[in-house]
Amino acid sequence: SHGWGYAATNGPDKWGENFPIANGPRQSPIDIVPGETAFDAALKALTLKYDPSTSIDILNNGHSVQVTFADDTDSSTLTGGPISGKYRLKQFHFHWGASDDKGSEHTVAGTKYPAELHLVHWNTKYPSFGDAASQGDGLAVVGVFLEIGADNPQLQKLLDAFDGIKAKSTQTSFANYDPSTLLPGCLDYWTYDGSLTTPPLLESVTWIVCKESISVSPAQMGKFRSLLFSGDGEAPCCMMDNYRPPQPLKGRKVRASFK
Ligand SMILES: NS(=O)(=O)c1ccc(C(=O)NCc2cccc(F)c2F)cc1
Ligand SMILES: [Zn+2]
Repeated sequence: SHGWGYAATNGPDKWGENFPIANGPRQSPIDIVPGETAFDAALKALTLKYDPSTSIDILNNGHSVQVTFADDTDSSTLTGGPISGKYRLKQFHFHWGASDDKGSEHTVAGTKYPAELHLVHWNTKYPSFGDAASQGDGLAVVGVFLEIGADNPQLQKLLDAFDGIKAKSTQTSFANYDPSTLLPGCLDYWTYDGSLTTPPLLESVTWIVCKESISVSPAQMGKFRSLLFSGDGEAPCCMMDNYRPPQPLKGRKVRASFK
């Protein structure tokens, strides 16, 4: 049977058939309405400490492009923010659109951005990512919006590696990459309890969405769209519109770390 994807035959509207949690109480992404968020003075600043030597490889997994990190030590961690304890960076990846008017998963008062970066961390109170992914406080994902503007040199380092990973299930080594160079200058954020935005859609994610975006040029967006969903030897299918639309809030509160 065909696995999940983003086409009409296997996309977000079909995921509930194999993953009933798709209609659960804390699904992601969501539309963030700033006027309906609550400032919480108890929220701490984000502390992201990333060691570039933990970056391993860059992978086209058929759903997105992902940079994977060594997570056998506390070298690259997230602390502070809305979470307690220490979470280790496992990977980061992106979601983007077929055109610059869509592509992000979270939206802000209905506004879609052309792309969204997800930095995925797991709670070290659990023995592994896989274990953490099934716990309500197991994962923390930092989301950063990409907005059309100037060329982003830090992003370009990633894009330059795309030629070797055009097809599904291809990867190349990608060492000494510091993901903190992709973070916005201001780390004000919104936070809420949610889920993975792709199957298995597990409701184990504390979402931390940055208010400030980073820039991406139209040409750089074109580079993302040159990747393929399809594997070598298959009919080429450009990787784009790999985003899940916003899901019902179902009574959840979204808190802001800023006034
Ligand atoms: N877009 S996102 O940031 O919400 C997101 C982050 C990670 C994953 C993931 O790791 N999937 C594979 C997976 C899922 C569960 C357990 C696993 F071990 C595992 F590898 C999926 C979506
Ligand atoms: Zn994601």
